[in-house]
This record gives sequence, C-alpha cells and structure tokens, in this order.
Amino acid sequence: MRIGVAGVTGRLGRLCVEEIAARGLVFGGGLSRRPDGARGMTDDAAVLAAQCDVVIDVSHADTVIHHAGIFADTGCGWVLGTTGLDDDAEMAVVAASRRIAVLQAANFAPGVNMLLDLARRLGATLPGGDYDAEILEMHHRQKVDAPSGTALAIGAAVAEGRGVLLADVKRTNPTGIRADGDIGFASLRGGQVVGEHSLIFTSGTEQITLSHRVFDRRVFAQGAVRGARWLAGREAGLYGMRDALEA
Ligand SMILES: NC(=O)C1=CN([C@@H]2O[C@H](COP(=O)(O)OP(=O)(O)OC[C@H]3O[C@@H](n4cnc5c(N)ncnc54)[C@H](OP(=O)(O)O)[C@@H]3O)[C@@H](O)[C@H]2O)C=CC1
Ligand SMILES: O=C(O)C1=N[C@H](C(=O)O)C[C@H](O)C1
Repeated sequence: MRIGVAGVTGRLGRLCVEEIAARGLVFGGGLSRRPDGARGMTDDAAVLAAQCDVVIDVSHADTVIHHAGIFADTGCGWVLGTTGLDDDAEMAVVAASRRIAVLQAANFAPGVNMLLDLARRLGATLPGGDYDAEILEMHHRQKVDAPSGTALAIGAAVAEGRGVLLADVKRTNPTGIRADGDIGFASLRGGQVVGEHSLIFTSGTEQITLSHRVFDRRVFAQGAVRGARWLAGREAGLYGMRDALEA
C-alpha cells in the first residue's frame, strides 16, 4: 500500500511521513506548492493521486474542493484531516465520497473521538434549558481557522444528542443574553499549544467539564496513518475516525 501526504511540508504532514516510515509502510509521495525535487514530491494533486492508494490530506481548506475532484477521478482513498472547510467544501467531500472511500476526521487522536461519544451523551441527557454547553479550545499561534474543527465536531455531537442542528444553536460571538440551548464557542491562540479542548456543561447547581489535551502532535500522525491503513481498499463512502478505531 502506498500512502501519500498532501500538506507534506507542514507541521503535521512531516510527522505523517515519519510515521509511515516508522510503521514500515511505503511513502507514495508528497504534495507541496513548492516541491523540493525530492523523489515522489509534486505540486500536482493528480500526479500524487496516481502514485498512491491513499492520500492523507493535512493541507489547507482552500485545497479541498480541488482535491475532492482529483482524488475522486483518480480513485485513490482520501484521509482528510484538514479543518476550516466552508459549506461548499463540505459538500465536495460528500460528493467525492459517493465515488471513493473518504475518512474525514477533524481530529485523529483516539481520546478526542471518545470525547465525541461522551459529548453526544451529555447532550442527550442534560437539556439545553437547564444546562448551558460551552466549548473552549486553545491552539498554537499559527493556526488559521477558528473555532477549531474539533471544537465544531464536539458542538455537532452535543447538538446531535439534543436532536438539533449545530447551525441553529451555534454561538461564537458571546454578546447579549444567552438563549436556552445555545452551544457556545471560545478560541484562544498562543505559543505552541498543540491542541486543547474543553466541553463545559453548566447549570445553576452543578458543572461538568470534559477536557482533552495533546502533549505530542505525533498522536495525530499515528491516527492518520492508522486511518489510511484502514481505508485502503474500502468501498466508496464517508467514514469517520471512529470506524477505523473500532476495527
Ligand atoms: N485531523 C487532525 O487530527 C489534525 C488536523 N490538522 C489540520 O491539518 C491542517 C494542517 O495543519 P498544520 O500541519 O498545522 O499546518 P501547516 O500550515 O504547518 O501545514 C499545511 C501545509 O499545507 C500546504 N498548503 C497547501 N495549500 C495551502 C494554502 N492555500 N495555504 C497554506 N498552506 C497550504 C503548505 O505546504 P506548501 O507550502 O509546501 O504547499 C503547508 O505546509 C490544518 O487544517 C489543521 O487544522 C492539524 C492537526 C491535527
Ligand atoms: O491546527 C491544528 O493544529 C489542529 N487542528 C485540528 C482542529 O482544528 O481541530 C485538530 C487539532 O486540534 C490540531
């Protein structure tokens, strides 16, 4: 199995290459806007897709619509970890998943994927009229999107538990009185914080907080490669990290 990496020069992309090698897997090549001439490096997504069975994509939201078309045309699997997608990009991912196997995960860390389950249960059990749900995330100063993809996924899980759509209850600008059922988001940026997320359910009488903290960005690379191995050869469909973790 040949695993490629889009966003190969990035913080996470570089670690994915290391993880592929550490597992004794075959690195199928890397996608960069400035390929350095190394073997397998290209600035053409179609070239990368043609030489890989699965591509781990940890690049930038602006690339997603382009990659969706190219990877679907080529038939390679797509492990998509890029965050900050707008509605059009999300729709392109869904369209691609009708033709190829796509594993989309805002966070490849196993612990976060457990937290998503708990978030759903909290949402289903602690109603919006009684408990306010707030999500706090902190990341390094270079991060370009906010709220983080993980924070949005946690919010979507709470909303799902409550039987509502996140878009209808999402509160990112905390001015004015809070409405019952709103799900609030706050983002902090600074230093080299790898990734921290807290989900807070607070009422007039008690508060519960679920927190996740990444100490080493390698946990994402390990999850991405695990996802790639799981995805290779699967039939077309939209999968999540949970599918790979349960296998
Ligand atoms: N799912 C998960 O578990 C995780 C997901 N992420 C997500 O992965 C993505 C990459 O994160 P990270 O590695 O920290 O980011 P970096 O900025 O370090 O790397 C992204 C790479 O993408 C490439 N790129 C391609 N197109 C663009 C563009 N239009 N603008 C900027 N860069 C572009 C750049 O490479 P070049 O210049 O060579 O083209 C860059 O090196 C983000 O969306 C982040 O949120 C991050 C951590 C964990
Ligand atoms: O950009 C990052 O660094 C991270 N991005 C992902 C996100 O937006 O949730 C995952 C992780 O928190 C690190």
